[in-house]
Amino acid sequence: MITISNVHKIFNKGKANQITAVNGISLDIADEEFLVIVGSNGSGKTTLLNLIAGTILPGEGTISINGREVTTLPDYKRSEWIARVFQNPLSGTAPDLSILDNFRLAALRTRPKGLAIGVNDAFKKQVREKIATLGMGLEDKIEQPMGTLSGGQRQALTLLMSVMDSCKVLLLDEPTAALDPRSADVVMRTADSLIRDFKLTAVLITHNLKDAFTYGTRIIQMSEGLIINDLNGEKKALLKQNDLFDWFA
Ligand SMILES: Nc1ncnc2c1ncn2[C@@H]1O[C@H](COP(=O)(O)OP(=O)(O)OP(=O)(O)O)[C@@H](O)[C@H]1O
Repeated sequence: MITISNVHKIFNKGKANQITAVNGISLDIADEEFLVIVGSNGSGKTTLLNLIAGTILPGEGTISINGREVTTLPDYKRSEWIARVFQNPLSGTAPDLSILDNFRLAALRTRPKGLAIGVNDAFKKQVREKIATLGMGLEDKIEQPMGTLSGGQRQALTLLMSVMDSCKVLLLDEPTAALDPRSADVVMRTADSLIRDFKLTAVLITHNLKDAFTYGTRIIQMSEGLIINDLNGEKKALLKQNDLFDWFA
């Protein structure tokens, strides 16, 4: 469970260019909930995700994850629970390293310092099997540098790497924005099945209203740093794609 209580974030406080990006948001995100966030440019979506991740800290309010208050805990100390996939497929991986080495690095992410993970046959087999589940044929290319893959292939692998450790919360910040429609579709379907299989709590920011309609168990709309619509469960299921377009009218 993620509990956000009366959180504010003001940038450039006291200056002429002061901006209130998040204006007193309270939000409970239940375990295994898949929350979709929509909203126009500048409405505060990424700021809210950054606050959950700990990349930025709130000026007011509190944030708890699994009952532990993390309000002032920096992002690297939250990485035990939180994984994140960004818009740019280049940001989640090391391009010069092989797929296998990228998985090794990812596996080390949440291990105690000094604990090595050897690239032995068992690890290779485990990585191959995981990659095979993507159905992209990448399991035969694990010695290939990550940088030689397409954006869609890299995003799918980034997703897989992010859920292979103990992470329980997956934050997706427009993960398909840089992809062609076919690759975007593969990445979204991959994300959806990983979220279900690994029983993750997930937050997706998207400008794609078809994805917002198709995926997730709850949808919120943000405007000017506030939540102005919030539908979960049955109400989300009853939502029509045109209703979503109306939110932006
Ligand atoms: N580090 C920062 N310094 C100053 N202003 C910022 C900073 N980060 C965000 N902002 C401002 O806060 C507001 C909310 O930005 P945010 O990126 O959260 O919006 P968003 O809803 O994610 O937008 P988009 O859909 O365009 O990605 C914007 O006005 C933005 O310019």
